[in-house]
Amino acid sequence: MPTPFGQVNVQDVLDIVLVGFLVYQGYLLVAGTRAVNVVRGILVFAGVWVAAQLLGLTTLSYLLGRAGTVGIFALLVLFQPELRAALERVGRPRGRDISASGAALQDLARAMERLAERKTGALIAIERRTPLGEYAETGVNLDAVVSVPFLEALFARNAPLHDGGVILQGSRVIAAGCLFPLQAADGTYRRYGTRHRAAIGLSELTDAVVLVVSEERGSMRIALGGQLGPDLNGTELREQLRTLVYDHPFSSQMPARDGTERSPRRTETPVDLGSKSHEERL
Ligand SMILES: Nc1ncnc2c1ncn2[C@@H]1O[C@H](COP(=O)(O)OP(=O)(O)OP(=O)(O)O)[C@@H](O)[C@H]1O
Repeated sequence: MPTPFGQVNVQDVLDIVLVGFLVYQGYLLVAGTRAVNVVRGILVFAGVWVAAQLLGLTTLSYLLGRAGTVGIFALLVLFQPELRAALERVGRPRGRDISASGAALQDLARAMERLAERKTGALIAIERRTPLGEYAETGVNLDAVVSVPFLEALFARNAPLHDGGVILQGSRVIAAGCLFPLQAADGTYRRYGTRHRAAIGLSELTDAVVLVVSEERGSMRIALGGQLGPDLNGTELREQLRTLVYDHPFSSQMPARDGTERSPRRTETPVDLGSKSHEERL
């Protein structure tokens, strides 16, 4: 077919569609992880480099070109965990179910309430797009259906696996006693203990929804996208779980009162909750 760019044939169209698809898949792989900011940085860097070349700024484009080569190796080292997770996701068997059933979410919320009532500390990460395999490996592998008694038993004070975090995949508990990455104790979250900082840390590096029950206060909170949400009551917890795990499994933002998503903000301003629009789903 003749166009202003010359002849365009079926291969050209297929080529463009495939490149578009790969770029989109690449975006999905990094979305919700800290790598997304790095990708933005790389795009700015590449933009300046192209501009320097077009404007004939020889020294600047030479320096940026050299820095880019070194930078690629630095990125491979720095983002080794993310690259591993991305490749794991590409190679993951298609049929795997990461969506939690309404019953599992209901049990999870009830278990959280019971743990909070008894002031039993708990840390639970729900896997979404980013595989949590590397964190599961730091604990004990399990394969059990999510249930109230099982989660209560895992976190009971003298239970062998009560220390560390539990990882959920869909409606199953896949690991317990796991070590999550700690958020640096600076700025906003300085005053929090390690359980809460482990929740924030994991949510910063992955798109997991991380639930925390405080042993000290008996409160329930959710960490998502590197932010710690406010104390939640049972209804609010169910609403958040429903929105984040059931309705919008890829969202990286805390839901707002009307069920829409907030723009990401690194604060711990309480998130308004209370939408009942999906109540019947659980
Ligand atoms: N990196 C980590 N990964 C997973 N779990 C962790 C990690 N660090 C600490 N924990 C869990 O947190 C517990 C210690 O919680 P700590 O009292 O320091 O935190 P906190 O945020 O003040 O929580 P709480 O309000 O429940 O006291 C440990 O016993 C362990 O179970």
